[in-house]
Amino acid sequence: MKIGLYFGTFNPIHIGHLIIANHFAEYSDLDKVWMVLTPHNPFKKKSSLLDNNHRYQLLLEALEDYPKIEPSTIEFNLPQPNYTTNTLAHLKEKYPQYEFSLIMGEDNLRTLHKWKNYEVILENHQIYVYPRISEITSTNSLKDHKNIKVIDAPVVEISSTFIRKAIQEGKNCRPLLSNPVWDYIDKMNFYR
Ligand SMILES: Nc1ncnc2c1ncn2[C@@H]1O[C@H](COP(=O)(O)OP(=O)(O)OP(=O)(O)O)[C@@H](O)[C@H]1O
Ligand SMILES: O=C(O)c1ccc[n+]([C@@H]2O[C@H](COP(=O)([O-])O)[C@@H](O)[C@H]2O)c1
Repeated sequence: MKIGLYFGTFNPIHIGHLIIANHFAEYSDLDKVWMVLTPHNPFKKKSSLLDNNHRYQLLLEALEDYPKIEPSTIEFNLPQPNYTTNTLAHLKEKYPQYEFSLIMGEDNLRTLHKWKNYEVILENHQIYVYPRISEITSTNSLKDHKNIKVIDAPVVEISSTFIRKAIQEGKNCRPLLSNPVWDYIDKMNFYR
């Protein structure tokens, strides 16, 4: 079985994430997409981060009607900050029968050379890269690596940062989140 790992902080999960995960679940050779919730990205500060369990609850709410996409808590019990190379080693040991690939936006590919053991990741896993809009136009040498597969996917440029700010300012951002996600955030008074 071929699993696509879509890693993220998901603070909160929004329709941009869902559109990508669903695109790969439906239009690629992946059998399943696992959305791996990262407690602590090594490149990000932990402030303004909602508790892991609440972010996970939002993933569960969002993915209820997507049988090919599963939320994963695999990083919850691994050392923090979460280096992807450690998570991949752990997954390989736990699920030797599965083939794991990564799904990432072009923006993340641009900083991949700064990730811990990025050469090992690239040698052992296919990376499916989808387009993002960016002001940075520099060419990306890793794009030519044999394990990088550039895939055309819909571009929806919204971010969790934008959503958190909108909620804090009392703006209506319902269209950017799936209904149960918005209802849970609203009920719990998150990000206000
Ligand atoms: N609108 C989007 N379309 C496609 N991919 C996205 C979008 N927003 C984020 N991603 C990607 O999804 C993964 C997880 O995203 P992440 O949780 O960092 O969301 P974010 O919206 O970028 O969050 P933040 O604004 O808090 O940094 C990352 O690989 C990120 O590049
Ligand atoms: O392993 C690394 O060195 C590394 C460096 C930066 C980011 N990552 C991972 O990239 C994923 C995307 O994170 P984010 O916060 O942009 O959603 C998340 O799982 C991080 O742990 C991993």
